[in-house]
Amino acid sequence: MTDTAHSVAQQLFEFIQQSRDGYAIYDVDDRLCYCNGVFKEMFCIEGAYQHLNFADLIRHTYAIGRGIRLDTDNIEVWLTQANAKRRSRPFRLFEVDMMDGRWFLLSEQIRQDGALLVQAKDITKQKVMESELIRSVDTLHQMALTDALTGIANRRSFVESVESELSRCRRDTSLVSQLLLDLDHFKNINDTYGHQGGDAVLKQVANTIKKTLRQYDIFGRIGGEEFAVFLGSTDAQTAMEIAQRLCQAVAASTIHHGQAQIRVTTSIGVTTRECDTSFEQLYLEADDALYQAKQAGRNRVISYQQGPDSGQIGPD
Ligand SMILES: Nc1nc2c(ncn2[C@@H]2O[C@H](COP(=O)(O)OP(=O)(O)OP(=O)(O)O)[C@@H](O)[C@H]2O)c(=O)[nH]1
Repeated sequence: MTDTAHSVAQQLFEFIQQSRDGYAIYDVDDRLCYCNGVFKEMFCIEGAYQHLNFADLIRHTYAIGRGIRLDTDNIEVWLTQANAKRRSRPFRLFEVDMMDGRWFLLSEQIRQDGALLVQAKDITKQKVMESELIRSVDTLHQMALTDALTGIANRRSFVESVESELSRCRRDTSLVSQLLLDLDHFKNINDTYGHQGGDAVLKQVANTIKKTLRQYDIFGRIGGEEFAVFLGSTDAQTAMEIAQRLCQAVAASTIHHGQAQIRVTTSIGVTTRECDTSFEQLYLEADDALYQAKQAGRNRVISYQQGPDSGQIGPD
């Protein structure tokens, strides 16, 4: 070795000894020839380590329960799987996490004579940022699908859920129903109790409807004071019964807002079709029936009928 090479080797050695990353060299028989302090920590090595092999290190770390996380009930099975990957390629990169919460990116590089260099880079900060980013994306996604006032599905989410349910059941012959609910004279409520009073009513009505529905019914706020319910595998008679129950539940509830006790009613349009329909079709028909319900005096349920004879159920 030239003097320069010797000096560089010496400097590299000192850098590696003090590094925050882990370094280790294994011989061709997978025995540990060298490792620095961080690597020792990763595998809980105390004292002499020369000639310990990879499997010994893993069994020791597993027994102690510190150092790198080994999520297994059977360390021998884990070792068999790890050994199948180890030395399978000249260069390999993978992530490991530690029992103390740190993360390392490990690289394994094999020299022609079989010596293996392991480098472990501390990536804890990046992993923390990554999981915060995933959480933020999840939250944003949730916010994009939720109506901020009532906490139920917004229009976009409701339409997506209905469309996915329709494509799931397209080949069935089952019937589906959709209800469209619009609060009656809601403008008067805002005018009388203020916008906050109106908001309190919307929240409570959403709660009342939610409590009255089955868990798998799809429910959303699709406009200002307009709500929609999609009922999978539900025939016209059952849909009318459910709509009637909702109509009565809304009319029966009292909303307490400050000193005020507010009562509200809702009109409901109902339609029932075979599954090979579209959201647009269901919406148009339910909206038509809802218009009929408003025209007929409100606080009632009307089912969509093609032609002039609409099926109607009154409030009582
Ligand atoms: N407080 C509150 N009011 C809203 C919200 N979104 C829409 N509105 C109000 O809801 C009212 C709807 O009024 P209209 O469409 O005239 O209907 P209506 O008074 O309910 O009368 P009918 O539907 O014919 O029975 C409007 O005054 C809107 O400003 C909201 O998020 N909060």
